[in-house]
Amino acid sequence: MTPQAAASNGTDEGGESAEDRVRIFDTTLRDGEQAPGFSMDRRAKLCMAQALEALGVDILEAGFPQASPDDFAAVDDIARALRSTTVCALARCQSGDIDTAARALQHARRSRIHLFLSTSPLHREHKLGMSKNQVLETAIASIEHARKHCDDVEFSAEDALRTEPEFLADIFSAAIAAGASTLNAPDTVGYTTPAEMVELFAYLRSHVRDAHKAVFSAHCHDDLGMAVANSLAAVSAGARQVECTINGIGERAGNAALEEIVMALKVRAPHFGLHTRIDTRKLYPTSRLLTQVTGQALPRNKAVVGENAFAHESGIHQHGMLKHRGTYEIMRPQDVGIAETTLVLGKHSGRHALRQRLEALGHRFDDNAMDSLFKRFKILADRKREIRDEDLEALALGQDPDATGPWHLTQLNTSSHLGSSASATVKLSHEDGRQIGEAAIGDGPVDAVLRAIERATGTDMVLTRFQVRAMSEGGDAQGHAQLTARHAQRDWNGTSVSTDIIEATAHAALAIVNRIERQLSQDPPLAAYGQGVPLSERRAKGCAQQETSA
Ligand SMILES: CC(=O)SCCNC(=O)CCNC(=O)[C@H](O)C(C)(C)COP(=O)(O)OP(=O)(O)OC[C@H]1O[C@@H](n2cnc3c(N)ncnc32)[C@H](O)[C@@H]1OP(=O)(O)O
Ligand SMILES: CC(C)C(=O)C(=O)O
Repeated sequence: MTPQAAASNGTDEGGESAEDRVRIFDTTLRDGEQAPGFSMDRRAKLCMAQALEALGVDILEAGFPQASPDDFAAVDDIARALRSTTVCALARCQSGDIDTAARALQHARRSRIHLFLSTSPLHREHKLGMSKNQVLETAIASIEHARKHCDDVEFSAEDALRTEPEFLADIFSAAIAAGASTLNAPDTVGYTTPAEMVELFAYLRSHVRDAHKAVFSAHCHDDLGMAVANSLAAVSAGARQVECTINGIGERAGNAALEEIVMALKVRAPHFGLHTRIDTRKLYPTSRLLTQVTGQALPRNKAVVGENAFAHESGIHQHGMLKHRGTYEIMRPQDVGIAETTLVLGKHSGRHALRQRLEALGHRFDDNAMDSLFKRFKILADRKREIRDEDLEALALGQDPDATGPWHLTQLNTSSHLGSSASATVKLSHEDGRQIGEAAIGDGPVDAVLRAIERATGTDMVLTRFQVRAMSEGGDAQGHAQLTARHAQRDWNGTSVSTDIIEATAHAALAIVNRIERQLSQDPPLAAYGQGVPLSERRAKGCAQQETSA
């Protein structure tokens, strides 16, 4: 059954009401590919075409065969490969284009020739140099010619939204009489508003002769960011085909995004009362495939399929999501083929989300420990754009109570110069109120920091093991420093984590000093070993020490 017949008897091929079904005409491989940076080779096009068929598009515009031998071959490949989707080829209103399109489509199980001709005064006068009458006659002759090759012919009035509505109605009436079964009104330059779209489609449906014999279609560009809104406006005024592309790729600012139209119709089904045949769970994989074959990444905030479409970072939203996902999500990620919502931990996150993720990783903290961990989490999150699970593991690890106090690092500066020794300055505060600053030089910044800490705390240590490893990926990964030092004939361990490995090392060294000092306060016999270098002696050694009282 041709779409024309289907449209006229009110049913479609699946037995559903044709009145309620919006046909999805995908033009990713034609209008989408026309955009700079989105060229695809034959293999990529075939792969995309198969994915689009699996997605459930009704009509797939495979290319413009007259454009180049490769475009012809790509349409031919796709025509041979697809099983149920109508394969469409674009052609100008010229017999050469039409014959080439027909040849490229000859092996298709279902095919459509898509003819276009500009109808607006601007295009008629300046681009084509044709009168209204010449445009009308050229369109009729071309549709009749195309019908000799193919039952299914679509006619597009290029720049329809800047065309006189009366002329548009005349040319569409003539197109139906000549055998076109789909009439497309493209907003070629993305100039229209939704209200104008509604007005035009309502006008066409009541002024085009035998309008019921054709399916009306919208093809919207996104120059003013209204392509999807305009497409939806068109369907609300009776259009039953929308032309769109995956990820909204296309000329200039792009075409209407298929995934956005389809999900708007699904999520707002009670509002529109319409449906499509798209398997929405394949939207995300298809979108990803397109980014892979074109090498063009999506913005994170792209609607429906962007990385942030189902990701929440802010604490208030995460808290709401943990209570009820409907608070901040209007569709389920699984419905578009995304595995799960992600609660991304970052500087805007709160305790609820942090606790939930830590628990999922097997770490439980009481409220006090959680408060302290949360403070460290915020400090880390200010430095890192995103906190990954590895970072959380590292944070949880750094939560070792042995590592806290009585000494705290309040300031750390290091400098190193190629070919000469490095220097470090530390400022430490002690829980007894002392604030001590020290500087030292060493063989590299790590050595200089350790010496400065030794001097400031008066604790001599012999480093026996020093290991730093990255806890996560990327330039802002956290470094996990593990130190073992010999003091008073015992080995003492300290670990710490920071995005700055020198800082991680300083904290790990201080954790050792703290353990030693706490141990000494409980274990008098060891105290004899723990006096370190007396202050006077340290001054005599020429250390740059500043001591201030609290
Ligand atoms: C709105 C759209 O997206 S329309 C589709 C746009 N896509 C493309 O243009 C991509 C593929 N195009 C091409 O590869 C080339 O433009 C070709 C092979 C089709 C034509 O190349 P050329 O013959 O060198 O013509 P060129 O592109 O320079 O100019 C377009 C010609 O088509 C004519 N033309 C434009 N639209 C139509 C139409 N719908 N029907 C008939 N003729 C048309 C123009 O008047 C011009 O004719 P002229 O050569 O007699 O002056
Ligand atoms: C060929 C037509 C449908 C087109 O791409 C446009 O007008 O934007």
